[in-house]
Amino acid sequence: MNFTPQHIPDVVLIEPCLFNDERGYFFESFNLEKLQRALNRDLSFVQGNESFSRQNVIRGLHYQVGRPQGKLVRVVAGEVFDVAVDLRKHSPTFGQWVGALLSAENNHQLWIPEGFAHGFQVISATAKLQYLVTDYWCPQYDRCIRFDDPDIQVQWRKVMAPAAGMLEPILSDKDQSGKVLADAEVF
Ligand SMILES: Cc1cn([C@H]2C[C@H](O)[C@@H](COP(=O)(O)OP(=O)(O)O[C@H]3O[C@H](C)C(=O)[C@H](O)[C@H]3O)O2)c(=O)[nH]c1=O
Repeated sequence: MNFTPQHIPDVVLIEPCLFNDERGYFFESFNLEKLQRALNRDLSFVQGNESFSRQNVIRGLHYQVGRPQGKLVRVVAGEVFDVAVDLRKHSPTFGQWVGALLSAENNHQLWIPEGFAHGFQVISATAKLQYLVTDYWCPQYDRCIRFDDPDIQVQWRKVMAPAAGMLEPILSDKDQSGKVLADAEVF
C-alpha cells in the first residue's frame, strides 16, 4: 500500500498493491495496522456505507458537526471525482479542497479525516462507492455546503454523455438547498 498526503496533508491518497496472476488479481482493500501507521493515529471504523449513483450525480458537500466522521472512501464500480474540503477554521488550508479520481480501475482510496466536508461527482455512466466512517450517522448533526460554493470553488469535472453533450449536475433536494461556507458551521 502506498500512502500519499495531498496538498492538504491530512487528506491521504491510498494506492493498494495489486497481485496479478493467471487467475486475476488480489489486493488488500483495508488494513487497519498499515493505515494507522501511515496516518500516525488510532482509528476505529464503526459503520460502512455504499451508494450507487448515475452519471454526473454530485453528492455533497456533506459533514457532521458534533460527531464528525473520518471517511475511508473507495469506488468498486465506475469512476468518481472525490472531493474533500477543509472546514477546520484554524487550519492554514481552511476552505481549500482536494480532489482525486477514484475508480474500480485504479483502486485508489481517499482518507478524509474529521473536520472535512466530503462530496463526489460521478464521471462514468454509473458508480458504486463504498466507504467506512469513524462515527455513526447522526441526522441531527448532518450538514451540507453547496457543491458550487463561490468561496471554495471546487473545479468539478465537465462530464459529457454520448448524444447528450455536457450534463447538468444531478443533486438531491437537500444538496440543492445547501448552505454557503460563509453561513456554515465549521470546526
Ligand atoms: C449518510 C446516511 C444516510 N442514511 C439514509 C438517509 C436517507 O434516507 C438516505 C440517503 O441519505 P443521503 O441523501 O444523505 O445520502 P448521500 O447524499 O449519499 O449522503 C452521503 O454523501 C456524502 C458524500 C457523504 O460523505 C456522507 O456519508 C453522506 O452525507 O440514506 C442512512 O441511513 N445512514 C447514513 O449514514
